[in-house]
Order: sequence, then C-alpha cells, then structure tokens
Amino acid sequence: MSTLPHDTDIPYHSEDPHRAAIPRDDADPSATGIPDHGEDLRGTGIPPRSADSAEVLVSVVDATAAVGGRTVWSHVDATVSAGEFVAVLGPNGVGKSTLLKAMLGLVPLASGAVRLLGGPPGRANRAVGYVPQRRSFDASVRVRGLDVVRLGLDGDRWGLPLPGKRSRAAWRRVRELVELVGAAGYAHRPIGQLSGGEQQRLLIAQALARRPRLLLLDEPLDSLDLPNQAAVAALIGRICRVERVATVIVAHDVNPILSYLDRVVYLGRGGAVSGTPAQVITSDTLTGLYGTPVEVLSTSDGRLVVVGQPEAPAHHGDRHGGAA
Ligand SMILES: Nc1ncnc2c1ncn2[C@@H]1O[C@H](COP(=O)(O)OP(=O)(O)OP(=O)(O)O)[C@@H](O)[C@H]1O
Repeated sequence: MSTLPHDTDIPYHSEDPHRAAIPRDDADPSATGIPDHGEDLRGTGIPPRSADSAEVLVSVVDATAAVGGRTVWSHVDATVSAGEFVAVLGPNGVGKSTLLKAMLGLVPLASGAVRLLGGPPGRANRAVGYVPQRRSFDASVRVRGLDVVRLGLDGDRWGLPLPGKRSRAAWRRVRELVELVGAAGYAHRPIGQLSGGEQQRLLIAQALARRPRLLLLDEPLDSLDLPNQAAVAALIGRICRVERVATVIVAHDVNPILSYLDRVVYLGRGGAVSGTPAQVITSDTLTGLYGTPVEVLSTSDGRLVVVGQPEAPAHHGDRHGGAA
C-alpha cells in the first residue's frame, strides 16, 4: 500500500507526536473470544498502536440529543483519541448516525457538550473526513471516480480554476488517494457504473483528501457482500493504524471490524456504554444497557452473535450503563 507523502501544500498530521495510548483491556480477551487487537490484526502486517500519551480529538460529555422534538439518546459520554479506531454500535434507530452528526455539530445538543479538536463542533470540520450513510450513485451518474475524489479537495471552491502548479499537485494527491484505497483499476470509470464496494472506497478516498485527523464513516459496510465488507474493513483498519487517522465507524455488524477496533460505543435505552470490545460486548454489559436479557455468543471462527438485543429501542431519559 502506498503511504501519504508530504509533497503537497495540504496540511497533514500523520507525524502527530501526541498519538493516543491504547486503552489496555484489563479483562481477559480469551474469556469472551474477542481478540486483543493490540496483538492480533489477522496477520495483516498492520502494526499495533503504541502506548503513549493520548490526545483526545472528540469528547462527548453527558450529552442529550433531541431530533424532531424527541429525545434520541441522553447522558452519553464518549471520547475518541488520536489514532483510535472506534465503532458506534446498536440497533436500528437508536441514534448512531445522530451521534456522528452531533460530533460534527450538525445536530445541536439538548444538553451536555461536544468538543471536536479542541473547540466547539463545526469549527474544525475541515480537519474531519465524513462519509454519510447510504451515499451511493445512480447508474446514470457519469462523473468519474477520480473527479469524485477530487471534490474532496476543492469541491467547496468557486471561481477561477486552480493555477497549473496547484492543479497538478491536486491531481497528484488524487492519484495517491486512489492508490491508497486500491481503486486505480476503476477510478477513471463513471462512478454510477461501479459496484457498492468500489464506490465506497472512492468515497473514503474523497473523505481523506484533506488529510483529516479524524474520519467519521456512517455504515460504510452497509449493503456490501461479505468479501467486500472484509476488504473495506481492512482498508479502514490500515488507514487508521498506518496513516494514523482516528476513525469512528457506525456499524450494524461488529464482526468485520472487530479485530481492528480499539473501542466501541454501544448505544441503547437512552444511554451508552463504551470501552474495549471485550469489556462492552458481553452478555452482562448489554443486558444492563438494554434492561432485558441479551446473550453474546462466540462462534468457533471468532464471530460474535448478539441474541436478544431489542430491535426497536425504548427511549428513556434515565441514565443507564457505565459510560467510559
Ligand atoms: N430529521 C429527522 N427528523 C425527525 N426524526 C429523525 C430525523 N433524523 C433521525 N430521526 C430519528 O432519530 C432517531 C435516530 O436516528 P439515527 O439515524 O441516528 O439512528 P441510527 O441508529 O443511525 O439508525 P439506523 O441503524 O437505522 O441507521 C430515529 O428514531 C430517527 O427516526
């Protein structure tokens, strides 16, 4: 895989000296069947994160979100540190997308606070790459994949075209990104004619265009087949670990990303529990979160199956679960 060189005029922070510490898991991972990601990255060659001082990029503190006049979740605490890979999990409609939007300042909080890269959300959004949910292109869309990636660099720019030197640097950056996500074989084709997995890779490349410190991905594995889920999950794991872009991913199924994750935020019943996968994805923790018996089973190939998780969340205002 290619790395992101530093020969353009676009700021990049991969040499950040304040990389996050890995929140080490006190629980025995073998007890739950959940791999300890620090040592096990499925033989990908991806280095485990080293433990040094953590810089918090996002903090959500005792937050309550109300959308359309209804409380979606309340008393949620969550943090994302530099270089971390964090999953937001929970049943349909529990408010996972709302949490990402709250981090971006797109959904105002009813109470509590969000800080993004040291300030109020919204101000630092140029340093954040965001791929919203279910963004796909109709077959009739003729824009090339390359141009979709380029929009991540200058899509918000109006007026005269970039001068030649800056334009060449921008196209060089686009080519790097296309290589990074493994899309070189099809990026010149109209994006509407590409598969869901191919489109997803190009959208991730677009979100990385400005060398963000934080990547927010809303269900990037949605509607992909299993091999594509595994491939895109591995790509995101590499971006997080090798390129050191902290990543928050909304997912329905934790299994494709399980071995790459540092932490999860599990939403349910008005609140949230966060911690390492081994701490959170357990029968006891999820039973406490949902207030109904939930069983976490581990299959022989290491997949987790959550049984009994309520599909339609009840919305309560009470605090529930030990948010970390
Ligand atoms: N613009 C809106 N107006 C009113 N209600 C909304 C709006 N957007 C979301 N909601 C409601 O807020 C709740 C949380 O939605 P959200 O999309 O955050 O959930 P989610 O966990 O991401 O769901 P899914 O897993 O189905 O994508 C849902 O009940 C949804 O119907």
